[in-house]
Amino acid sequence: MTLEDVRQEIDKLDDTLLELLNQRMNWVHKVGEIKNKTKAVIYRPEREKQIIERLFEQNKGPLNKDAIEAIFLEIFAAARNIELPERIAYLGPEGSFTHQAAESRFGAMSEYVTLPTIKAVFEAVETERVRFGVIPIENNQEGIVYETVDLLNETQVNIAAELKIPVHFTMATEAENPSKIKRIYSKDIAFRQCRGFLNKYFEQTHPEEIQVESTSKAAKLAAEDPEAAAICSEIAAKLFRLPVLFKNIEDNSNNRTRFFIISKTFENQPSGNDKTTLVARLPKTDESGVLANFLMDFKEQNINLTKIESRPYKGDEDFNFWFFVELLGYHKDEKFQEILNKHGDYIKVLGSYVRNA
Ligand SMILES: O=C(O)C(=O)C[C@]1(C(=O)O)C=C[C@@H](O)C=C1
Repeated sequence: MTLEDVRQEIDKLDDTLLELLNQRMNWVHKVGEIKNKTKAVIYRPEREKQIIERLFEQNKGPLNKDAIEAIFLEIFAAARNIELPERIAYLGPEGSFTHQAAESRFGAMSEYVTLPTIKAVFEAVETERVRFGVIPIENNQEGIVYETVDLLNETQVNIAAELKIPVHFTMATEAENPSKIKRIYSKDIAFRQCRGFLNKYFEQTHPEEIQVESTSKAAKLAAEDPEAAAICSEIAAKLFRLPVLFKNIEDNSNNRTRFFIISKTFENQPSGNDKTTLVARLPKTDESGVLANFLMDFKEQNINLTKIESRPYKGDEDFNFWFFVELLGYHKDEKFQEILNKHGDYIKVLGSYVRNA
């Protein structure tokens, strides 16, 4: 078989794939009509997860799980846009890791609004300027993002989904090799997380390290200066057409950030593998054991707590705290209802969503 022959076979399959995808979209359009009539929610992460899991089970390769997931997430994003075009706000700037996270879930067809602060994303969601907002909640090396935690307590939004993406840094530059680099732009965290790489490659030349507010600003500045490099995301390098000299330069390749997709009113159906996030404003009292008793009730119900963070009440004179709590399970599970029966007055459930490993 010649290359031409093989390509002809591929072309035929692509025609079939396109035909099948359009057939799928016709069904999706019908789902959209039904949902519009009943005012049902378009985005159903638990249904998407179920479809992907089913496909994993019957997959015989050579496509691997990551590839199947990436392809189908793009199909779902396109499908949701056929049902109803969605506007999504994310913490910018363009080319940030949050942008990358948003695109991984909402695809290339959605309309994006880039906002400068986490607070602005919450406001856009609360006022329903956008249907969904994407914001970081924690990084497994740097810890929790307190601004997000506090805004979840202060505003009226729900968590629709969580997603975790690997944080890989690249060194992008017009320079041909490291010896030609006189300046490196990046964000404080990125410099910190790539220290091993910087020590190894720039031990002799010691380029100036210039801190800027975002890694995409770093990419923009480096694109204007042939003697400069940026430590940035791949998406930022692509955005400013800056060649990538080194990939995955972070010291710890397990670096991952977890994001929340928030929405004004949102309720998932149970998926069988869910996580619930809540805020607990326990009564302010001097009595001992208020927190211990609260936690014991979860233990008694066999509920696995995965996170508890204490946060101060802003403006309080005393040292009083509220708690940000995450647990395994769905909020309508019987055992969680037992907790609500007892502590419901001071618990605000922010959402139950598919647990994303
Ligand atoms: O099943 C639905 O509820 C749909 O809207 C269809 C569909 C899909 O493409 O399969 C699209 C969007 C939802 O997030 C889940 C699934």
